[in-house]
Amino acid sequence: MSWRYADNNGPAKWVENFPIADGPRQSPIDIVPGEASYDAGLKPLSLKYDPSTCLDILNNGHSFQVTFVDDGDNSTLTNGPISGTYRLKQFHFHWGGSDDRGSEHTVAGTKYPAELHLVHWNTKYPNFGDAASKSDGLAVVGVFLKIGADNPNLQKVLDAFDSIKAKGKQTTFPNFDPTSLLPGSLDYWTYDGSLTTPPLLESVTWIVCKEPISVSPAQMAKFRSLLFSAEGEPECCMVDNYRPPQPLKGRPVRASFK
Ligand SMILES: N/C(=N\S(N)(=O)=O)N1CCCC1
Ligand SMILES: [Zn+2]
Repeated sequence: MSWRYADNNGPAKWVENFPIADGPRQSPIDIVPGEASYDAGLKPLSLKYDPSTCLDILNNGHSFQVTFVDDGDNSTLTNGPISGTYRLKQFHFHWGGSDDRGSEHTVAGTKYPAELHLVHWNTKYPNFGDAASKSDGLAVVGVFLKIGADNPNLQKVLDAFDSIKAKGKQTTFPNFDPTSLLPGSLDYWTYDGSLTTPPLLESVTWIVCKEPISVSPAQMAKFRSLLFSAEGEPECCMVDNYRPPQPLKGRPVRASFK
């Protein structure tokens, strides 16, 4: 099924092929800090990434992703709101056609120009695909990007874009440390949600960092130079690849900070 982000195949249409789109724990959501409840029982996040597990960078036609070797516990997420060990599988971003939009989660209605997702799977299951179908199978760390100073760590990722401009293009991307993309504070909000793209599976413990990282306007322009389209197809800029906030349906949102 060729879902996209355009009017004829975008988020409002996904329910036709993925009825879970109207489910009880869909993502993203609008996070309202005043309505989140501080939970003193929430542990700090433990993110331990090994740059040598970084493999390649791919334009998958919806976003670009940096994929990791996940056959061992080299790059893991532990503690925070989760129990057990979750392995890093990939990270990717969502962004807008202009700086006033692009993030999937919003904070009291505020949209950021982009949002980073670090996707992890629960090692109590044999692999990512299996975990993705379980209610406690995945944990995604979300980090907002805010317009400001040039981000030299992010630039290392953007420098690979010339090799993956079109859908389906992939290139090696060795020795990148995703820790370099995390904000100084790992204070977070957490809630039970879903994948934000089809198949929209309700298997994600969301962990959204309160503090954004910076991105410059020129770097945002670089994101927008990627294409949704494959080589030989009419060029379609990869922009606005975000799902808007979904109904909370009574779910609690907890804060790890006061
Ligand atoms: N939608 C997704 N991640 S996200 N946007 O919910 O973090 N994915 C689809 C397959 C692998 C990850
Ligand atoms: Zn995502």
